[in-house]
Order: sequence, then structure tokens, then C-alpha cells
Amino acid sequence: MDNLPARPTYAPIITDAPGLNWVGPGDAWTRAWGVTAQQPYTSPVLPAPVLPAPALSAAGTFGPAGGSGVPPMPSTPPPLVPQAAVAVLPLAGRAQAAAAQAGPTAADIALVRRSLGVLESVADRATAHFYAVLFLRHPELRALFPAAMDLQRDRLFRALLAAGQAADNPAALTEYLDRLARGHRKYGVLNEHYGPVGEALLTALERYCGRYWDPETELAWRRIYRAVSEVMMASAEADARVAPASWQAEVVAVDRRAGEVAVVTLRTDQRYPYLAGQYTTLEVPLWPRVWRHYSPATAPRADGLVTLHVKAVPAGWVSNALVHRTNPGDVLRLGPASGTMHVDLDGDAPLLLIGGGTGIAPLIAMVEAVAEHGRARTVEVFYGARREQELYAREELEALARRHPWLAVRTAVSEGRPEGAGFSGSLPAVVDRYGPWDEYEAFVSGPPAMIRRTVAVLREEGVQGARIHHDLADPA
Ligand SMILES: NC(=O)C1=CN([C@@H]2O[C@H](COP(=O)(O)OP(=O)(O)OC[C@H]3O[C@@H](n4cnc5c(N)ncnc54)[C@H](O)[C@@H]3O)[C@@H](O)[C@H]2O)C=CC1
Repeated sequence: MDNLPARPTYAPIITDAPGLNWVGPGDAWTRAWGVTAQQPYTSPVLPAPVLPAPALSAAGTFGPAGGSGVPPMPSTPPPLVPQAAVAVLPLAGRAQAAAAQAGPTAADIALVRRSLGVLESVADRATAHFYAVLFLRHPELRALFPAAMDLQRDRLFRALLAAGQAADNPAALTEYLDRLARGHRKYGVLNEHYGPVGEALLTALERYCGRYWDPETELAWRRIYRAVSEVMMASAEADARVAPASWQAEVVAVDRRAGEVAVVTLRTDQRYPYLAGQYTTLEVPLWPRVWRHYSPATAPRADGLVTLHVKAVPAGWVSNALVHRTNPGDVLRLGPASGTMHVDLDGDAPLLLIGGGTGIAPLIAMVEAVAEHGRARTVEVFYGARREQELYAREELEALARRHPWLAVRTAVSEGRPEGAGFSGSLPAVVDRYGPWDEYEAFVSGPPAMIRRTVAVLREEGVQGARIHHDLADPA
């Protein structure tokens, strides 16, 4: 314990925002989150860096998507020792335990992949069984998860698949788990949660792998789960030394625009680190533990403000809360930024930025980043919407183009008649008309179908895959 780092202190950088300097019961945060004065107060600004230990879930994994139901942190952080994750899956015999402590082998990976293949067709039922077992045995863990578990179930299985697929590429797996662990800190996951999660997982696997479940497969899963847990605990611990688990963000403006879109500006309690083009995860007080992705539409700013573009989608819990029920003074929470869509500001390759609907947000942030810090380079923006009146960011883009001669902005509408110099047609088709783009670094953002179609068009035009960037996990 002596060699644990000193607990970091986070000083709020914003001192003039009434909602942001939480100090205890009765402040804006506790009011927003409905925490009563009687409840033990856990500082949202300075969560104890207690080696939080995610269990595979949310942004694509095991484990809870927890938020306000963060359990009280133990007063003494559990030590992070290599054996910690082994203890999460107690084994019957000593020999078995020793076998499980060995690192995963190539044969283990093959067995785990085989069982994932078996599970694919029953993923829904297996995941539901996993959660049922978990909550039955450990009802206290239910509070870490959102009320509606549908998306959560899908995420668990996708995370298992991703981990299984990357299992024989240690660098890729570690990178994936590191990201996962950082993203899971906001859920309030602790080291001690790994045990119950691992047990429930094995129970569900055993039930749904049928005749493909045998002692070798079980041992393979134990070894892999142990390795995964260790990496995640270590990553979470390392992250806790340098960053909070989440950021409080006070809403300073909500600018409602056409097409059910709102431009929401936030002031975070302390510097929110991100690169232009990346996305954040966001939770609203109305729907605790439900997190959604949104891309900042501004490059990181000196005043610390972060602007998001949000479209209220039918039955979208978070998006409707943001567009219709959020006002200045409300306090939201942000998770750490993620995503590989960002520009190399030292480069000078021309950029092709293709944004559909609110997918234009991260591309505006990139244009700002290039304008502020980049080198001279050509930047071509294609901005599409279904109808002319839904081009809610058009004026902003045109103002940027007037200011920067290296920037060209073209708009396209796929339904109805375009105004002025705008194009008619789907965004991928319009982009196709303007090629060739093979010298360009392309960034594509928007609805998944539009991204897929645009990536296909760019590939047909000869743009190398490595030069096409987007956030879609599976563009195929
Ligand atoms: N980093 C990213 O990739 C980001 C993605 N988004 C996503 O962007 C989407 C925006 O949604 P809306 O504003 O409702 O967009 P929308 O549905 O109104 O469509 C926007 C544009 O995409 C085109 N499009 C839509 N479906 C298409 C298809 N199947 N083939 C070709 N083109 C198609 C439309 O013609 C239009 O030009 C959301 O799903 C949001 O999650 C938002 C921000 C960042």
C-alpha cells in the first residue's frame, strides 16, 4: 500500500460558474442528482482514486453502466496486486487455481473463440442469463446499471467478441481494454465487482455453450478473464492517478434549431481533455446510468466551453432530454473522450470532411483545430441533410469558409430542392461526383448507413483504407 501514489487533487479551473464548484450537500450537483442531505456525500469532483475495476459492459463490454448510484468508496483502497483478479474467480482445487493463474495460451484463445462462435446465435439469451444470475446473486450490483438493459446486453456481447477477436494480439487487446477501463470508471466499478461478474459469466457460458463447454474451455475462460481483469484494473488505477472518473458539466446555453436539433454548450468543472474530432459520453440527470455518445463541435477552447450538437431522435431517452428538457444551469456528466477521428495537425495532406446531419459536429471541430493550430492545407467539407431547412450548421460553416480561403464548403440535400449553390442528391453520390480524392485524408461522420456508403464510394475511387477515418466499429 505504501507504494500507491498520492491521491491526486483536482482544482476546478472554472471559478465563476455557480453550478460547478460542488462542495457538499445542497449544492447544484446534489440537487440535480436528487441526493438528499442524509445520504453519504461522495464528491463528484474528486472521486477517490480507488483502483476502480470495471467489469465487462457499457461503451461496448462487461459491466455496469453506472452513474449516480456509485456506491460509497471503501475508505482504504484495495491493493492492486497481480493475484487480485485471480481471487475474483475462486477455484475448487489448488491445482486448478494454479492452472488458472497461468497466462492464456493459444489453445485457450482458440477455445474461447469457439465458444463465442457458438454463443453468437443465442447471444441475447446468454447475456440476459448472465445479468439475471448476476443480479440474483448480487442484487446490490443492479444499482450500477441503467433501468433499461436492452442496449447494455448488446454491449456486453460485443465487448466479449471484441476481446475474443483481439486475444492473440496482446498490444491491440491491451489498448482496447485500457480504453474500456478508462471508460468504465464513470460507472463506479470496483475491483471487488470482478468476482461476481466472472462467476455469472461462467454460469451463462456453461449453460449456453452446451456440448462445447468442457473443463478445458472453462479453464481457458478463467485464464482469459483473469488476464482481462488484471489489465483493466491496472489501467483504471493508472488513469485514476491523472484524471477524474467523470466530469461535471454545467449547461450554459441551449440553442434550439430546426429539425429537432439543439446546440448545447457546456462548462466543465475542470479542463476536459479531448482532441477535435473525438466523441464524449454523456449522462443526463433525468436518466441516470444511461450514457450516450456525442461529438464536441468545437476544438478545445481556452475558456473551457464544450459545444455539442444533439438531434432528438424518436424514443431517444438522452437526446430528447437534451433537446427538450435541458436548460442553462442543469448539470450533466461527461465520461472521458474517445475515438480515432482526429487530424494530424503537423501534416499537410488535403482533408476531405464529409458530415451528414449532426455528424457535421466533429468535422467543424476539426476545421477549427486546423485553423488554430494546423499547417496550410486544403480542406473540403461536404455537409448533407435530408431537407434544406435541416442544414442547421450551414451559416456557421459558411462563416468559417469566408474567414479561411483554404476551406471550401458544399451542401447537399437528399430530399426536396436545394437552395442557392447547394446540391441535390445523397451525400455519397455528391462526393463521388467531385473526385478524385485519392490524395486526400478523408473523415466521414453521420448516420451509419451514410458512413458505410461513403466509405464504399471512396474505396471505389481509390482512396486507401488507412486514409479513411470514421467512428463506425464495423463499416462492412
Ligand atoms: N462521429 C460520428 O460518426 C458522428 C455520428 N453522428 C450520427 O450522425 C447521425 C445524424 O443523424 P441525422 O442528423 O438524423 O441525419 P439524417 O438521417 O438526417 O441524414 C443526414 C445525411 O445523411 C444522408 N443519409 C442518411 N441515410 C443515408 C443512406 N442510407 N445512404 C446515404 N446517405 C444517407 C442523408 O441523405 C443526409 O444527407 C446520428 O446517427 C448520429 O449518431 C453524429 C455525430 C458524430
